[in-house]
Amino acid sequence: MAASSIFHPHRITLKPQTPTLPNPPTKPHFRFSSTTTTIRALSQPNSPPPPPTVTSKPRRPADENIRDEARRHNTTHTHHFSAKYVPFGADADASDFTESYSLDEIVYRSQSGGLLDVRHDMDALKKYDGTYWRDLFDSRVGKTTWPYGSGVWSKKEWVLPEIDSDDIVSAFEGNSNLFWAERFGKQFLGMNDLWVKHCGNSHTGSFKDLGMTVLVSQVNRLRKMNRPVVGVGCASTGDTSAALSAYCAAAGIPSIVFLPANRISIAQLVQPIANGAFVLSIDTDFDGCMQLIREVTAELPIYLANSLNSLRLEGQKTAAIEILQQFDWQVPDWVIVPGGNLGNIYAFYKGFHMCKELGLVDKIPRLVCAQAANANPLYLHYKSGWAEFKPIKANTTFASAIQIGDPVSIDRAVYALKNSDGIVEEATEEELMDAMGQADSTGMFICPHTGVALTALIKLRNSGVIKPTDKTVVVSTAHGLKFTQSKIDYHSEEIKDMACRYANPPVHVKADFGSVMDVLKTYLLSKA
Ligand SMILES: Cc1ncc(COP(=O)(O)O)c(C=O)c1O
Ligand SMILES: N[C@@H](CCOP(=O)(O)O)C(=O)O
Repeated sequence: MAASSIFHPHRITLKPQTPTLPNPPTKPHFRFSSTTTTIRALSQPNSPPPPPTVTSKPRRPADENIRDEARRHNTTHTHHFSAKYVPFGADADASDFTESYSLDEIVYRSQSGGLLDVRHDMDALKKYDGTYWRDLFDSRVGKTTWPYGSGVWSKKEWVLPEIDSDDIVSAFEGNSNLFWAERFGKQFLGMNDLWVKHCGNSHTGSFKDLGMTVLVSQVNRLRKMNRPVVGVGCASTGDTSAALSAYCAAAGIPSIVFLPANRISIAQLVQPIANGAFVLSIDTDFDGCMQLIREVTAELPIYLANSLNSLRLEGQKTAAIEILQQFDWQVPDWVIVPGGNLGNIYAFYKGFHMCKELGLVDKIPRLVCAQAANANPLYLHYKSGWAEFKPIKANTTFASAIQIGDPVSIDRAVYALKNSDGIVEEATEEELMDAMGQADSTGMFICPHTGVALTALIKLRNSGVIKPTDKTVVVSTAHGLKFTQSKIDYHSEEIKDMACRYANPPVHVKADFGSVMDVLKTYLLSKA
């Protein structure tokens, strides 16, 4: 198929309405280096860690860039943190796993065909107490020191501890804003402590950047080690492919993306095209693309970039750590995450759980996974009391990035929900679009997936499960600008069987002073 023909004709109509009114340590001994923020051992054992010293950094030589600067300082690294792949669900207390793999191996599945998990050497990390880690992470926020200026790599010791900073491919992703949804909370839910974590305010416009920086960095390392990786590939509903192609392009690594034809937004489609990926538009849905990429990556030297690959989740889990950090290490009562392939809900669990295990906080939030009713295999599984899981054929949904019927991380999601006293909710098309309309009317510009998460919040609030004063975080997973067609359809009031209660179409007015004044006066009277 010619590249141009895969741009299916998108209907962009926003008809003006007739002029009516618009509606309403005995821990280790260490010290932070003010210039490098690396950890140095001090000679005195058993002394508590001092706080980081905050001094201004000397300007680096003019012919040195930030990566060179990091390389120069790298010699001071003395820590011994490590991580490896183990079968997902392997006993965390077992010090010697019978099956484990180096992260430098190319492996996505355990011997039994199950999922893998990245297991950190927790004993090594536990040699430093919670205060140490909190101070270390806090000392790195918002800086340009390579690679710690990234919200992911500011937690490098917990992510990929052994990678050389030189191999990291980063766009300084993460550090996304935690928005106090004051008006939405007050007006629609009577809540005063409602927050939206805008993970879509990111390099490629979705939370996928958090995982992709980790995966592509590891690929960069593998290629330098002459491992057989010619390119990196994924199946995608649009966001994974955008992130993969951007990070690969930044590193000069070929990327290959399998997209379900005519099922992703035009803004998402153009991202890998612009970033030079090899784009296959395939006549199937996401689950069909996922099946194909799994078969292809088993045959060809293409590294798999979907979240089946547990490396991705190491980056994504930093969003959870970041939320705690943004709350000055206070733990929210609830965190609500939209779910599709279901890697992210586990990533959040893992981030929160690590913070608890390493003493940064003393509990974890309750997690809610929100699905579109048109693509709800996890919801059905939950409602059946976690009886046997049955994949489904996912139907079309405005939340197109989560139109997934056979999620690869189902076991991870179930684990996360069971261990966080979690809940699964669902949203109909009308509910998710209305929630998006409501949120946008209070100054946000969210994607339909965030509308799914907000619907879950509305339902749990209305049923009294979530209390008005509960500190609640809704995870916004992509930028609304990637999904403008859904908003155009909604505000045009042209969606079949949908009332579009919060539609706000433009008013068409004749180009004369009197007509404009008439319309404005009526409008102002309605607001007075
Ligand atoms: C915008 C958006 N939100 C939510 C999700 C769901 O994340 P996960 O697949 O990790 O459940 C995805 C991808 O699946 C996505 O692209
Ligand atoms: N929404 C995803 C679907 C694939 O999820 P992944 O996390 O397994 O890559 C996308 O944007 O492609």
